[in-house]
Amino acid sequence: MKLVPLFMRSRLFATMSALDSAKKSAAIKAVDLHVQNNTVVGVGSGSTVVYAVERLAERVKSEKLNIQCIPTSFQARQLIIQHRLPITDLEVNPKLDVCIDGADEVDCNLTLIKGGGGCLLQEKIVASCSKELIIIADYTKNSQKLGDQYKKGIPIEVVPMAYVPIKTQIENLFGGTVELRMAKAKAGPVVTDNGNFILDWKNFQQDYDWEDVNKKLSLIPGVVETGLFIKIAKKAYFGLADGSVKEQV
Ligand SMILES: O=C[C@H](O)[C@H](O)[C@H](O)COP(=O)(O)O
Repeated sequence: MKLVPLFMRSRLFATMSALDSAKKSAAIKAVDLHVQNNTVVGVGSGSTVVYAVERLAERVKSEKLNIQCIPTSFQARQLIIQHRLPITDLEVNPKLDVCIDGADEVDCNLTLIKGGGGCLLQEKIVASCSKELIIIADYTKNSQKLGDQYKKGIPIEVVPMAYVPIKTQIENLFGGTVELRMAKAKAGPVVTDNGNFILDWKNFQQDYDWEDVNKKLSLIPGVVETGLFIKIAKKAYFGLADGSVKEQV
């Protein structure tokens, strides 16, 4: 094992904990302001949402809140179950009051890149059924233009048999490079909760009309959903390094 010098370890730890506390303060603010008694809440996916679920559980216990939670992924479902929160689904509750979710990047128009953790499809479905989508994130996710901060590309969920023609079509239509996302602890590609593959579209131009791009991407046969969330989010809370929370509408 490679040894990390002590001074680097403490710097690494300091950076990680600053980000975590930024995620936590954004999550607490969103849950406190957007969840009341009898709220049906969509639970997003990723590392920031963990703090939102913790806060939901605290409030359910201390305020005896009656809420219903709809997960957006296997991870979200597990979090809800672990915290003993009431779980439901779109069959029983097709209309939600609010969905609280993270994002990989948020631009100045509240256009989002989502799907860094591969959960974009169910996230977009649940968000589309919610009166409001509230984004929680740390300060590194806040940017002017998509691609300023997030360099891993725009995730696109595709039917496995079509990944090569879809990759070629996107590169021909829009340029950039499209990569099949490979798994880290499994041989082969990442397989989503829905049994699909993820393509990451990297090195794209930044001055696109994202609504137009999203429509064109969605029309390619085999594209199941894109990680572009346009005109869906109502508000974003960014936890800052100084402990405060910035709001963007
Ligand atoms: O697929 C993952 C989701 O879209 C997440 O909401 C997104 O990746 C942000 O996750 P995190 O809160 O871990 O940065």
